[in-house]
Amino acid sequence: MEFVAAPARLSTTDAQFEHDFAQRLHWSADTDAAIEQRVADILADVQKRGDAAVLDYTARFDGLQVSSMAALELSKQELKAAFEGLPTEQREALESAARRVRSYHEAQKKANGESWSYRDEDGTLLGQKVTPLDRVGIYVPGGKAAYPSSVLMNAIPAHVAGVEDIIMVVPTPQGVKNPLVLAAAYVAGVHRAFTIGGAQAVAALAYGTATIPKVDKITGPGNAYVASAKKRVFGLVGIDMIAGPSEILVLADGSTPPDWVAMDLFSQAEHDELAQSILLCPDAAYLDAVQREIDRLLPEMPRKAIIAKSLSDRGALILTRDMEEACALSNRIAPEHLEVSSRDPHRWEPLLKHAGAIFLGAYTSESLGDYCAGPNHVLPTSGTARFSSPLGVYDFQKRSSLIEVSEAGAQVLGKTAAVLAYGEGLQGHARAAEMRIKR
Ligand SMILES: NC(=O)c1ccc[n+]([C@@H]2O[C@H](COP(=O)([O-])OP(=O)(O)OC[C@H]3O[C@@H](n4cnc5c(N)ncnc54)[C@H](O)[C@@H]3O)[C@@H](O)[C@H]2O)c1
Ligand SMILES: N[C@H](CO)Cc1c[nH]c[nH+]1
Ligand SMILES: [Zn+2]
Repeated sequence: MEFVAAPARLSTTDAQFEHDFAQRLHWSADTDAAIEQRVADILADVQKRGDAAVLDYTARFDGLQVSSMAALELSKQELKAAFEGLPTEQREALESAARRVRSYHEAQKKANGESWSYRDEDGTLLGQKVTPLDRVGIYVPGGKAAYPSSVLMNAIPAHVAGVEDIIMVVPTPQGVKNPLVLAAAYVAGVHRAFTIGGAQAVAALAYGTATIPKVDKITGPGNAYVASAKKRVFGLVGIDMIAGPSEILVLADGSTPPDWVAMDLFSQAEHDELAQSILLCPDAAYLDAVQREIDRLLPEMPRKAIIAKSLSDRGALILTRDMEEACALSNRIAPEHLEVSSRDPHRWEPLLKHAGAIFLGAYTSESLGDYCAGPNHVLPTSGTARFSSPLGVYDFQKRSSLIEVSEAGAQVLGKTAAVLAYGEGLQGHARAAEMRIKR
């Protein structure tokens, strides 16, 4: 079967541009009513029936039929055996990626993940105490591809933060376990792991079942069902962000070989039919050249069906007036991944405000960030990079304010507080402050 990848060709000078651009961007899990209804039903059912519901949905959606939840737990020995059974090259790559991801997150913790305090001149102490979460659930996607890298990206920052109980869930369609995923769980020090996925796995972690421990927060990427379920359980548990179908935006000045850029667009399109790949460039001939490379390279891609659908339904090659306009458009899109494929990336970087991760220069393919550069690959999608950040150590920590008022401090603060408390009509507050003031 022949596949055609035909991303929309748009130009910012067309009268129709705003309309066509909005149509391309429009998609969000919560606007898809069918998915929403199904997810709501699954969550309610798991809340009511617990393990029995999880077993039913695992049979239905993942084709994995087992008689008890115990059969869905991966033992520590199984994880270790998977690691030991890997070919040397894979074992070393996994360990090398884990090392880089760990170093990056340790630096992140040092920079903004430690407790701090200071004292006023009167001895009053003020500060912030940072503590790790007790128990987290990490979602590792597994429907259309296996993601050992996502195991590292979730579990390592959780470890660096000091979380004591890391529960991993990962669907294994038809019961096929990916050895690299199991090995990554071993390398990253996951505490318990279950082969369940989708909305039912999110529900089990959020509500708890007889077998699956209830967690404090659920992190990790997933498809539209997972993203919708996480949004719905937020409040009962914490969530990191909405990390849905993958996205890449390439901002090109035309200096990068067009086949490199075509493959970068494929790299995210191959995740999911709902993934989005966009190229912005002020040079129409370059856009033509990239389209020619897309046509040339597509037939050799094993996942050409997914790539063709993703690029045709959601992809776009957009001609801009200049690079400045391309940067402004990129900020409106707020993509998960933004490649600045330019001879002079540092000229454009200051103009870029909204993106999950920014990749500078032609040699920084987004795929290096997916696996081993060091920064986290769990990133906000669907424009949520306007207000969300990459998954990080901070997602596995919380902060408590620390206040210790000295006797001298209480004399001054007591007066201020009492005046404001009387103003609010709250006598108890005012008098509690005044009682500590010496007469
Ligand atoms: N943003 C990020 O950081 C990031 C990282 C890695 C992957 N991703 C994205 O994660 C997603 C992974 O998706 P996936 O599908 O491969 O794996 P997944 O684990 O997210 O989803 C598989 C599960 O979806 C559920 N499901 C599938 N069809 C269903 C249906 N019709 N009804 C109810 N439930 C259904 C099943 O329970 C199945 O176990 C992709 O979109 C990929 O782009 C994002
Ligand atoms: N690009 C994905 C995040 O959107 C992460 C990933 C894992 N493996 C390959 N890619
Ligand atoms: Zn990827």
